[in-house]
Amino acid sequence: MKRTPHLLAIQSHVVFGHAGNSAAVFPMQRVGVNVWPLNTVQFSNHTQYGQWAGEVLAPQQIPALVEGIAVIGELGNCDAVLSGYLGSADQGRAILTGVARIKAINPKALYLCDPVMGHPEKGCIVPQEVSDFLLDEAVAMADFLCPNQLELDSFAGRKPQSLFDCLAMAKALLARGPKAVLVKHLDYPGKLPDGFEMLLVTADGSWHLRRPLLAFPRQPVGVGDLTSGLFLARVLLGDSLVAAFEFTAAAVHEVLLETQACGSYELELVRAQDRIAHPRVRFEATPIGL
Ligand SMILES: Nc1ncnc2c1ncn2[C@@H]1O[C@H](COP(=O)(O)OP(=O)(O)O)[C@@H](O)[C@H]1O
Ligand SMILES: Cc1ncc(COP(=O)(O)O)c(C=O)c1O
Ligand SMILES: [Mg+2]
Repeated sequence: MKRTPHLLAIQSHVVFGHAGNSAAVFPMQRVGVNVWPLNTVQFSNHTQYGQWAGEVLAPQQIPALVEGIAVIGELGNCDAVLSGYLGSADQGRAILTGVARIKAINPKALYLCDPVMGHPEKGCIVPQEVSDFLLDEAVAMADFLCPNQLELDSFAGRKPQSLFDCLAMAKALLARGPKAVLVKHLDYPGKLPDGFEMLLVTADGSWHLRRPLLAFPRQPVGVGDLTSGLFLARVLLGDSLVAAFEFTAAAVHEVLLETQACGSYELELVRAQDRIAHPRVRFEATPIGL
């Protein structure tokens, strides 16, 4: 029997609704991965409500919890680490130390960094020191980096002029450490208005994927966290990077269709669970070159 992969997921927890681990843990479990959730913050709800209760957890919790898992002899069973929404730069540094420790025991372990940065216009609130940490330190250790367009712009220090420019910006990131860059959401001059586009860039090639853009009265949050979580889960389950990319796009689209049909602001993950595991839609990633 094939072993079930284990994934340490370090990102936010919200009591109500879905963002961070609260968006990614259940879908990753539903597709067949054992998830070890480690929370960076515990908030009542995601920050795009404009107000929330709760707090950033102490950065010392990260090494303490990793040590606890090492003491019971399980750390070497960790196949991958995912990091997302961080409450402080010190948490980020603690994660990198944890990744190094896990890789020392299990050199095959992967690290996926979703570089969640602030987006004040949208109401995504992240401390500036976290963005600086992601730009300068995290990228060098990540095997996979999953920025959205705004985050890709921050890495490149500029906005793109075209789709091929986005590709060039993502490719440039490969030189800074990651083996693959998944741009979860593209925005560039000339983009067709009815599509939602993503890119996957690796040393072996690059792929572009388009799925329909759905209309929402208020854009749901947690879509990026769901995307990076499902992508890593499917890679751990044995998919090629391209197959994981295509699966992720389909499963996320299914969640958004369910969410739209319910007229819900929060992602309808529980209702969509069978569609996550077995998406009915399929989107093909097409090779793209410079
Ligand atoms: N198919 C779709 N139709 C409409 N909106 C979408 C679709 N897929 C994702 N979105 C929205 O696109 C936005 C992506 O957010 P962004 O901050 O760019 O990236 P991320 O959530 O990946 O970090 C979110 O507001 C999400 O709700
Ligand atoms: C607590 C929290 N976690 C995670 C996120 C990231 O969400 P997304 O997947 O939409 O990038 C947000 C965005 O506002 C948030 O408030
Ligand atoms: Mg995001």
